Amino acid sequence: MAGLDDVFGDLFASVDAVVLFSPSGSYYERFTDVDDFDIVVVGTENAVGAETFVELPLEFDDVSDRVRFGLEGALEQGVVEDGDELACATSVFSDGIDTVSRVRADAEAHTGIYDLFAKSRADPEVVKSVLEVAIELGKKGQKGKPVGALFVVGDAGKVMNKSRPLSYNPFEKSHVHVGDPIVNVMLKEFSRLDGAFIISDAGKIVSAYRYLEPSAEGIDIPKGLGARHMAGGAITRDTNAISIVLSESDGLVRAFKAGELILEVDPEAY
Ligand SMILES: Nc1ncnc2c1ncn2[C@@H]1O[C@H](COP(=O)(O)OP(=O)(O)OP(=O)(O)O)[C@@H](O)[C@H]1O
Ligand SMILES: [Mn+2]
Repeated sequence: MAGLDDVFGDLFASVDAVVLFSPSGSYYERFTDVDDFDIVVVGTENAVGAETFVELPLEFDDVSDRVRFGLEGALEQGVVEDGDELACATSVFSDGIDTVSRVRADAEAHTGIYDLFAKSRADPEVVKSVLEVAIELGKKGQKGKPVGALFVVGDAGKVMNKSRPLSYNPFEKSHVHVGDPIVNVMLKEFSRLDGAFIISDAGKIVSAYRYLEPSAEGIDIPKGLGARHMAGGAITRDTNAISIVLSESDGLVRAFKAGELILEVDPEAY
C-alpha cells in the first residue's frame, strides 16, 4: 500500500510558497528554517511577527473567501506572483491549522475583494467597521425582526449630489464616526428608517435617510432583490463610493464596488 506522502504528497510538492492563515506562534516556528519556498502569513493581525504579512479585514468564515482575499492581497503586494503554486494552510474545523489546499495564484481570477478594503477611497478601518455593523445588524435584527440597511461609504460629496433627503438628517450638525460604540447603537436604531446612510472616507456619518438617485442602467443584482440593492450597486458606479447592503428579505450582507457585487456574506456564519 502506498504511504500517505504518495497519495497526498502532490498537494504540497514543489510549491513556490506556503500561505499560513492565522498560524499560532509554535506553528509558524516550524517554518523558520525553510528556504526552498516562501512563507506568507495572512490574518487579521500579524501575531507571529512574520516578515511577509497580508492583513485580512475580518476572519472570513467561508474558507474560499478567506483564501481568495489572502491571495488577492498577496498578489497585490507582490509577495506571490501570477502562476505561483501555493499551499494554503488554514483552519476549518478547529482553532488550529487543520487543512491544506493547493491553489495556483491567478491574477485573472481577481474578484476585487481585497481592493474593497485596501484600495477603496474610504479608510480600510471604516469599511471594516461598517461591514461589522451590517453583519451584527443582520444577526440580531431590530427587536428580533429582520431589518435591511444600506451604507454608502466614501466619496460622500458626490454621493450627496446624487441623492436627496427623505426626511430631516439626524446627523446634520453632529461629528460622529463609525467604529465608536455609541454610533453603532445609533446606526442600528436608525436602520429601521428608510433610505441610505452616507459615510465619508474618514468615517464621519454625513447623513441618514438619503434616497439615492444613481443611473441604474446596466447594473446586475441577484434575482429576488429590489430597489435597495439596485441603488446600492448603481451608486458605486456613478461615484467612487463602495456600498454595504443588508437585505431584509434574504438576510445576507453584500458589498458593491464600481457597480459590481464583490462580496456576499451570511451574518449567521459570524
Ligand atoms: N434609491 C434608494 N435609495 C435609498 N434607499 C432605498 C432606495 N430604494 C429603496 N430603498 C430602501 O430599501 C427598502 C427596501 O426596498 P426593496 O424591497 O425594493 O429593496 P430590496 O433590494 O429588495 O432589499 P431587501 O432585500 O432588503 O428587501 C425601501 O423601503 C427603502 O428604505
Ligand atoms: Mn425587497
